[in-house]
Amino acid sequence: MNTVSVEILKDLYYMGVNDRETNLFENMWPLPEGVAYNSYLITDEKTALLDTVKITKVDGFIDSLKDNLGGRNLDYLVVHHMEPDHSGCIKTVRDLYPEVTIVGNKKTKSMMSDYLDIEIGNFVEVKDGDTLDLGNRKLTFVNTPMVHWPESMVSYESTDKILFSQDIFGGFGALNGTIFDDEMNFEFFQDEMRRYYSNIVGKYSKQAAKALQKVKALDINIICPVHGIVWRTNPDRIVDEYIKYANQVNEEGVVIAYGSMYGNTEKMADYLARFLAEEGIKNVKVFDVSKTHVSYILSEIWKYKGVIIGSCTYNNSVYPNVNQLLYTLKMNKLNNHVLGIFGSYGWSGGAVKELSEFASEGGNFEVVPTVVETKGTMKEDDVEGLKKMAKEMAGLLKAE
Ligand SMILES: Cc1cc2nc3c(=O)[nH]c(=O)nc-3n(C[C@H](O)[C@H](O)[C@H](O)COP(=O)(O)O)c2cc1C
Repeated sequence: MNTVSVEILKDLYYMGVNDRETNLFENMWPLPEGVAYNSYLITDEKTALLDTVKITKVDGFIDSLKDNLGGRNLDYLVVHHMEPDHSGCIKTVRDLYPEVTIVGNKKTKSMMSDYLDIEIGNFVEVKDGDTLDLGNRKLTFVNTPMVHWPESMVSYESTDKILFSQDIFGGFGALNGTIFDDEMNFEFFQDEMRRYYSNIVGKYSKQAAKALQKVKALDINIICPVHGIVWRTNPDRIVDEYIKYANQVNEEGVVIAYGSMYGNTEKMADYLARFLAEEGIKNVKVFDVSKTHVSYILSEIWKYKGVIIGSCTYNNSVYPNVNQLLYTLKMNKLNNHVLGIFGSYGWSGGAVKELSEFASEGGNFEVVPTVVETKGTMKEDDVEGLKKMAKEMAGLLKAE
């Protein structure tokens, strides 16, 4: 069995699959805890399947779909999002139920031709605010463009007040028996949820904030996302958490991320961490960029207000793995943070110069005035400089 099927309410089924084989989501993001792809089925006067799953899980998924339909035909297939982890089985479903009417918006339709290369057949094109009547239940569609694809939309079922939210409110992590929010520890999922948001949706936070405003205005009893758990007891909790992420609302604490080959820069990071602790900063996390995947570092940066980046000089430049972090921060539009920089060099330097360029190119963050750049190993002056940096960082964090 690779499809877990659970009746959420009468005639509404959760049909999710756990993926523990894929090492890298989007072939980039490590999945040590796996990931779930969720699909939902409504068996009303009309039957409607809401999204599908990744093609690698098609067999169990189709078995479960047939079981839950109990011999009935499938009337509608609603496509909220065309990313292949949710649209992967559209072709198979269409082959099995050739009369099915696919429901999507204008962009969904053209993407379906582009990605699936199929004759689309019966298709209902919906606009923002349009409703699909299934009998007892009615779905109203709300466009959520660029959260995180152009065609992304959600639907709201008004009878039972259910939001089918596609990727919004999703998270990494397979569902280990727990499907609903009241069956699990929030903290257990929180880190993987924030890592999912910051890396997958982070760049589109402005659009996400807009979409969340629309969602917040709805009266919601249950949220059914396409990854992660179903929120039936405290949906506000995940809405508020996502609003925090979208606005980069963070807490007091500092992430120090450094790149070091022979330990000089690493030593500076450790001294800084100690000085920050002496300044009363209780949450200090230090990461070696060569060891920890950038997705985890970004996720921690999303959580804490302070970020300090250190790099040794490598071929006149910043260390390549630090460069990857800078690229990631630029792409995801680091916002509402306090930034510090430091580094080391052996002869003509280069790393701190590039870090300074990153800081001055700007973003909506404050920069700690003191910058420490050591030649080789740290000297007395450098230690004093790091102390000053820590004091300034703590002052800026506590001034909030
Ligand atoms: C492969 C390599 C390339 C380097 N390239 C430069 C360089 O282009 N410019 C420079 O000033 N120092 C360069 N250095 C010197 C290092 O930046 C310097 O030794 C620094 O203190 C190393 O920090 P770490 O101990 O944290 O790795 C290089 C060192 C190595 C090993």
